[in-house]
Amino acid sequence: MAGTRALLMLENFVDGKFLPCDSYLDSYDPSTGEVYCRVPDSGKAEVAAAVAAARAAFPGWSARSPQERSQVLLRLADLLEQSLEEFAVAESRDQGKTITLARTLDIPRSVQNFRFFASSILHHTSECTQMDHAGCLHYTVREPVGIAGLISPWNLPLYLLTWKIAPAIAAGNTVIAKPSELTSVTAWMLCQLLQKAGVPPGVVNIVFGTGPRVGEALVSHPEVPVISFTGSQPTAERITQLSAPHCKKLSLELGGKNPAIIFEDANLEECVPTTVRSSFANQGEICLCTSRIFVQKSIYSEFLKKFVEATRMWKVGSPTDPSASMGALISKAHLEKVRRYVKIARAEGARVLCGEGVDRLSLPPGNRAGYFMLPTVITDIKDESRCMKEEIFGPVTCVVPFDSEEEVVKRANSVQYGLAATVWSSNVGRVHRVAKKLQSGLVWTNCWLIRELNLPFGGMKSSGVGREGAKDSYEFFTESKTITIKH
Ligand SMILES: NC(=O)c1ccc[n+]([C@@H]2O[C@H](COP(=O)([O-])OP(=O)(O)OC[C@H]3O[C@@H](n4cnc5c(N)ncnc54)[C@H](O)[C@@H]3O)[C@@H](O)[C@H]2O)c1
Ligand SMILES: N/C(=C\C=C\C=O)C(=O)O
Repeated sequence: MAGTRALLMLENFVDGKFLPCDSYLDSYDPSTGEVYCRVPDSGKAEVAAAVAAARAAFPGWSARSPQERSQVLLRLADLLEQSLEEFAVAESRDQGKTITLARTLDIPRSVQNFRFFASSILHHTSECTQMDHAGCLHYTVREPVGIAGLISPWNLPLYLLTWKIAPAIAAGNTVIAKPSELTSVTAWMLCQLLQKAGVPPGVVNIVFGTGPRVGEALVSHPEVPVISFTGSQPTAERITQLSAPHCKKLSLELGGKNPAIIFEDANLEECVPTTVRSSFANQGEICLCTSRIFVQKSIYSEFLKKFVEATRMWKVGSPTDPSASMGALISKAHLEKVRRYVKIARAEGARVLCGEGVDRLSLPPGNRAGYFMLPTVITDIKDESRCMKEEIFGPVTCVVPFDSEEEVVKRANSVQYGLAATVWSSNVGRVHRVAKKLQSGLVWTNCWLIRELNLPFGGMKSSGVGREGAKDSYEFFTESKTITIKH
């Protein structure tokens, strides 16, 4: 129940205007378990209105020069940066993450997304070849695709939404974005900045609501030729089915079951704290989080001891507590799902070394109905176990020993996913060799989550289709045309 405090009421943003909706969904504060906000439960009608607005805005926006569009993106970045604290507080409340993380990662990166694509759009070149024997010159031009549908998840709400909006509009498209119904607030706050930044009405439209209703209406709409999706593999399958009759262009950024491979010559001083962070940052709710840690046998006991000690130092607490490293998980249902995985591991004979069911969670009274869980380390677990195969997307990581380089590469590659891996060794030859053999779109060696936005981001196998980044996002959000001039 809502209690006595007024609820935050969100509205769709279409054609530069905030519009109420016929029905609304409750949105929970994960750190208290209370409803604090109501989100439009949009459907086909709202998508149709957004398509009409995006269609009308397209000719004007796509005709602007990249320099003009770049200026608008830069103003948006500045406005967002000026409101950084307000956005960080809102993101933390809506998602459950700590304010510290929202303040240092989510919102700064959202600002950077606009600045980065404002700059990169100015530097693309096209191809040209000559065919002297035929008296011909050939060259390519790139044009925006049209209306882009952008669907994003709840774990890094504004970070991942702006990672799509910025390249799409920089390239001259108009967009209809659908954030996760669980975390809609910062997207709605962003709408308030669009007009101030000079984004013309209809260029960015945001429709809120659930996947099956508004998400499917967007994906199925014949006038939306391009869909950029970040989320889970089952949803990607559904989106692929719905897009197929229209031959839509699809970008799919999906889940992971990311290995960390720790060799005996790793610098444990750096490896242990970074692997704790790569396992549990954002409550383990990052598609790039480590969830299978392979440690070479000779250092296995030493690593395990240090890793468990360092994990126990991670404080779970109110997202507003500056000393907390982890906040609340996104929802009650998700918390239950993550806990179930720990139960399954136990039933399969694995050992839980710390966290769920072993240590006591201590929370302030106001947070006791929130969706909290301790960071949990599991060992003595088989590679075939569900916790070693399936994406848990929570604060649970498994540690297992290995003998040889060849063996660990094979085991690391033995899952359906291929998103991100980390490799820890001071042998540079080994680092290159192993990185090359891993079936993974991203390999971080002796570090984690250092992002270079110019370069391709994305996964192999069930972790996705396509890549995002300066060149990749530009190519995705534009169509190429080859022109031949006979002279
Ligand atoms: N590879 C990446 O960059 C990346 C980044 C973040 C999250 N993820 C993945 O996302 C998943 C967690 O996010 P989630 O639970 O929000 O995923 P999800 O697939 O349930 O939802 C993602 C988005 O899709 C929408 N959606 C759901 N069903 C839909 C449908 N039938 N048609 C259209 N849209 C629909 C949701 O409303 C939401 O906006 C994890 O698997 C995680 O690994 C991947
Ligand atoms: N897309 C990116 C990160 C995705 C994280 C998933 O949870 C990025 O850093 O660009």
